[in-house]
Amino acid sequence: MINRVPVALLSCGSFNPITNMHMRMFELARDHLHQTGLYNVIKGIISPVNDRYGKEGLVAAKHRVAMIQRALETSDWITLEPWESQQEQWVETVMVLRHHYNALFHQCQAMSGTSLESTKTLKQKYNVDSPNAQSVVPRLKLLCGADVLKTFDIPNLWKHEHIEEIVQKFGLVCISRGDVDLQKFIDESNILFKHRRNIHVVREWVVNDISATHIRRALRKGHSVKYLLPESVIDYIQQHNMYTA
Ligand SMILES: Nc1ncnc2c1ncn2[C@@H]1O[C@H](COP(=O)(O)OP(=O)(O)OP(=O)(O)O)[C@@H](O)[C@H]1O
Ligand SMILES: O=C(O)c1ccc[n+]([C@@H]2O[C@H](COP(=O)([O-])O)[C@@H](O)[C@H]2O)c1
Repeated sequence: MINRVPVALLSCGSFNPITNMHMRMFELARDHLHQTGLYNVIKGIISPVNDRYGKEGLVAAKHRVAMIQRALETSDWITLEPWESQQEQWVETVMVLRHHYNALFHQCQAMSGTSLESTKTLKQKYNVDSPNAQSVVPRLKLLCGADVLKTFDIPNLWKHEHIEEIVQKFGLVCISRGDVDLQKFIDESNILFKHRRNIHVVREWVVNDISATHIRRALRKGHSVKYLLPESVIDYIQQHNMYTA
């Protein structure tokens, strides 16, 4: 029997506000990875961006965090990690991945009660008989939509070595969005093509154009956003009179 590799998925973004699509992304990714027969997705992590990211119209992290908390009340495997939003400055995505990978590593260590070196014991405890010690600690993969992958191309936005670290060390799960031809984009990028085996392209199989931009626009116009966001998030937005003007 092949032991599946445990995987945690990390999604970074504004979540301004969190939409049903943000949660659906995790479901699509988990389905896809399970169907490969190689992975077992054990955890989803949502990391809202720091206020200092400075994107126009970004509401304060305390509100975005509160909305995510409410949205995740119905999930038993996706969690909120506010660490990124609590830092003094905006944090590059690679730093967020490193931080959460270290946290996962130490959680595993604490659960098994072993030192970092004792991977043998870890393997026994987790019932993983792969010779690869890495398979004991969950892999952490970045989960994003096609629009984020496309930004890898924007000059001076992402550092080349960060893109390399993301696709080489961590791995990427990318959900189709709009008319972006993900496969073509990967084929035409030297770095993405080189690490293509570490990039999972997941196709959203219904036409799904939910975006936080559309939600904010609808709210500004006083249109209903029911069923596009969890009820609890809509209540929060109304209580705090957000996204109006
Ligand atoms: N409809 C969608 N299809 C695929 N990925 C999505 C979709 N909506 C959001 N995402 C992904 O969710 C993550 C967080 O995105 P973000 O918070 O920026 O949402 P957004 O809807 O793109 O926001 P905005 O419209 O404000 O730019 C990103 O990786 C983004 O690509
Ligand atoms: O790490 C980087 O260099 C980097 C460069 C540009 C964007 N990001 C991240 O990508 C995400 C983009 O979110 P958004 O809402 O602008 O689509 C957000 O989490 C940013 O921190 C990260």
